[in-house]
Amino acid sequence: MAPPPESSKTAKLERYNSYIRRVNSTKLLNASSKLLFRATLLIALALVLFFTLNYPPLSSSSDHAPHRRSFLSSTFSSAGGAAWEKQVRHSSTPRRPNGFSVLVTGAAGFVGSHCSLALKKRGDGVLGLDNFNDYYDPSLKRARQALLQKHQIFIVEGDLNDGPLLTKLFDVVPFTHVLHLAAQAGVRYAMQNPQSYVASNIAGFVSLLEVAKSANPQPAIVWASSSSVYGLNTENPFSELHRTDRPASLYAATKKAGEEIAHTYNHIYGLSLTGLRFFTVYGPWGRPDMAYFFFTKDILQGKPIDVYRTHDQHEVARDFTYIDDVVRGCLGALDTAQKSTGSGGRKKAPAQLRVYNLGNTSPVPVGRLVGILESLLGTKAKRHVVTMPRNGDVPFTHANVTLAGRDFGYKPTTDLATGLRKFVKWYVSYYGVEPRSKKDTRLATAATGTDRPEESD
Ligand SMILES: O=C(O)[C@H]1O[C@H](OP(=O)(O)OP(=O)(O)OC[C@H]2O[C@@H](n3ccc(=O)[nH]c3=O)[C@H](O)[C@@H]2O)[C@H](O)[C@@H](O)[C@@H]1O
Repeated sequence: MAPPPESSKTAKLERYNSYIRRVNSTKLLNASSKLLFRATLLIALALVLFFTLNYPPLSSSSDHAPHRRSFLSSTFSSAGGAAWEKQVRHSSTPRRPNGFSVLVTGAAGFVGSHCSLALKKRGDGVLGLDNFNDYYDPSLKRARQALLQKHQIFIVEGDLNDGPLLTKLFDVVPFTHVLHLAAQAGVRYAMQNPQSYVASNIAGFVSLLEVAKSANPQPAIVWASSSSVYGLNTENPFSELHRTDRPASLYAATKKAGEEIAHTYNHIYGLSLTGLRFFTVYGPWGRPDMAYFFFTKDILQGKPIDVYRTHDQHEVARDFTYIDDVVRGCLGALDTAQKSTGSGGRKKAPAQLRVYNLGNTSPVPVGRLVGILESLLGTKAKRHVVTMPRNGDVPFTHANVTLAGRDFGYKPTTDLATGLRKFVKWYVSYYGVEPRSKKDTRLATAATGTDRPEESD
């Protein structure tokens, strides 16, 4: 057989070589895409590790099942990052000359949300901090948050005991003031969950003060103490000069501890500190764990309510204080707070240390409160009068507010009937309560009232 011509041999060789080249390039392509995939995986892992170490999921102090967020949301959207910092800065920038830049802790809470709105309205910058725990229905806190959001107030979701988060906030914003309202509230719940009071009201407060004392500039701090610190005091009305070393509940003891801790940080570090003793604050957007709030709910649902009497069969009374009066008191305290004197953890001169009562100056028996609610709701309450259980309650509170009046013009202006009318108006509108019958005209009027439901007026 004749050998194949030279040209056909060359062509075969050429085809073979091109085949080998194709195979090699495919292998190369596979190898490089594998390499690329591994590199991407490695970078992603490194990023996750980086964010986790820098911004750990925001811890929660309370062990009564606080609201917890997913790993992803806490790592990537809540703290850190350019967009987050922009929101933080924007929210805390004042819009009036010499305006304040205020960090409001507990901003999704009752008093916190009202104060945040009032500060923003007059042109101060406000940044909120709240852990959205579930001590009471968190959906109410979310609704308050949405309201604040509408007014350009951003709430950072985090806990007081998260030191790195607090440090980060003070790194981003040179706060002039802190309005510290985050706390574990409620007198009677302290017997069920004592640790949550220690975690929020003591450890959380110290955590905040530690960061504030190291900040440069140091902010002036106004914070919520409580009328409950008067405990077993029998002198009347309660004055800031009276004894407060006999608390009747663990709640009161943690608030009293807060006042002593404030003294220490003022003494060592030159922090300007003002404690406000609130007297049973009530009103629209209030706390569902408080008596006036759950009495309203139970009366409307036809359920019985416990009305306490003292052990010697006297009526229990409170100096119920309307929210707008308390907000004015908080702003007055902020306006008259002097600057802290230290910087970077060092005291340079003595600093201001104050404590004030913020009450209404006219105690009302709980039975009378129920009577006002009955008339506003057009429904009789099923009263169950019982002797006050031994739960940390005190029989009576009554504020002397001379000091707050003298120093920042505090003067309560809302009596209980007027304040409760505004509360009921908000309540029926917020919860969409229908009047039970055509006879419930008062309730119907309240529900269709013209006042905006979202803000107290
Ligand atoms: O002034 C304060 O410092 C405190 O005021 C309130 O505490 P309290 O005055 O006990 O308010 P409520 O729990 O709303 O109780 C109001 C009144 O209703 C009474 N009450 C409560 C519950 C109940 O079932 N029946 C009843 O008659 C209480 O004894 C009290 O006299 C707040 O809940 C505390 O967080 C706050 O610190």
